[in-house]
Amino acid sequence: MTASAREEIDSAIKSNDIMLFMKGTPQFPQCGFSSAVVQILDYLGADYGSMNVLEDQEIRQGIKDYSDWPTIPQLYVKGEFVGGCDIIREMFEQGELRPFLAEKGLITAEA
Ligand SMILES: N[C@@H](CCC(=O)N[C@@H](CS)C(=O)NCC(=O)O)C(=O)O
Repeated sequence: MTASAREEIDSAIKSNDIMLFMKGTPQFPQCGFSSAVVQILDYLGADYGSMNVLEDQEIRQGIKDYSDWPTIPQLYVKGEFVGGCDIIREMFEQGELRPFLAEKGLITAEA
């Protein structure tokens, strides 16, 4: 990973309590997996930062190296890698995602 990619990723993760590395933007996701995570975060009323990895191949590869995770999307919460689409969807469906984010003061505990 290039030093500039690492710096950009570090900075995005540090400055956003919830940070989503995705394909496309929340308004215009360009992959169904990214879209699914956006829909879940929006449903929960989460405030999150996002980065479109399709705009920068160094970030697209860099985030995989950074997290040691082979795919996009990738969700970070308070500096910790939480997972990709399958993990986020599973946490949501099991009713675990709202309390996970609420305990960190990032969303309300109730809808
Ligand atoms: N099972 C994955 C699905 C995501 C996925 O397979 N992403 C692929 C296709 S969008 C990917 O990022 N491939 C590498 C790449 O496009 O750089 C998850 O839980 O997030």
